Amino acid sequence: MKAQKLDGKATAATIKSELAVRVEALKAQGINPGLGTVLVGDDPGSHSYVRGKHRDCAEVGIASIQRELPDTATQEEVEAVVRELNEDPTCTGYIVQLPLPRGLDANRVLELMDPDKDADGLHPTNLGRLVLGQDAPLPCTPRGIVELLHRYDIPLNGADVCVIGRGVTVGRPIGLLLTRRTENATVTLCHTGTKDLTRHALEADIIVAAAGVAGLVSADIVKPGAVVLDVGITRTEQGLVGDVHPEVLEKAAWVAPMPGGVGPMTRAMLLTNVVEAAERQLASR
Ligand SMILES: Nc1nc2c(c(=O)[nH]1)N[C@@H](CN(C=O)c1ccc(C(=O)N[C@@H](CCC(=O)O)C(=O)O)cc1)CN2
Repeated sequence: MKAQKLDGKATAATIKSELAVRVEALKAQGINPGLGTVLVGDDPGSHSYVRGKHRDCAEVGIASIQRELPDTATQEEVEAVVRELNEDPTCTGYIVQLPLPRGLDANRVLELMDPDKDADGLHPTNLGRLVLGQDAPLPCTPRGIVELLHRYDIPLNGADVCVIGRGVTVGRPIGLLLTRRTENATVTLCHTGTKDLTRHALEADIIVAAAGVAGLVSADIVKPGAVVLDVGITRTEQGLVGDVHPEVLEKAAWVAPMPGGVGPMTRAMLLTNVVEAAERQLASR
């Protein structure tokens, strides 16, 4: 079997053209959506992701607000930028690029954000709203995964999903999205303390690999015909490597590859969160 591709790049392009129409409509009614980014330090991956986010904004007509601080920035300096963006009327929503350099407290920074401007859905209030089933901006990668599965008509109702990785941007929130009544999947969250990853993965209809361990998901832990989404990225001297071993393409029915699968969807969902925040602004006028 040669797996079919869950093409996040193509799907994100479609979503961006849909968003461009909504941005035009907002502008016609006097609302100019703007995305802010707070980037601290010089991690090359983070710089590249933030550049990508602003390229996307330009494509759909969203204004860009960029704040950069050196890796010597103090907690107070980062928090001052967050306070400034909370007050900036041109900033509809913003993100703090993670991870922050060592020594900075990301949770304190996230907590200081105005939850209504949280374009990443990572503010504790918004994660709490997600737990309670209330309306809130959703974390971008989990939202991107669910959107990609829906757009390819991958059945979720009753599906067994094995999530590998318990990080706050993917592993933990994806379970909350997939177990909503609208998705209705059963989710097992595996992590470094899991005794028998093979057993859980082999039982799964869908595997979300978000551990950040290159090649962790080998073909022998994938059920024939499963759907596998590669979310992990490891930077090596040979280039970027995902969590899913290429041999999985021979076993799975569908694969969201890295690159070109979940990553572009993450970016498209960030834009979606900003557009939705602007639409809420319009509705509350
Ligand atoms: N504040 C946040 N920080 C981080 C998030 C996040 O959602 N919010 N997620 C990741 C990084 N990330 C976005 O910020 C991100 C990662 C990867 C991609 C992507 O498009 N990847 C490409 C491959 C990489 C490349 O070409 O350089 C792909 O999969 O095709 C987009 C966004 C951690 N931090």
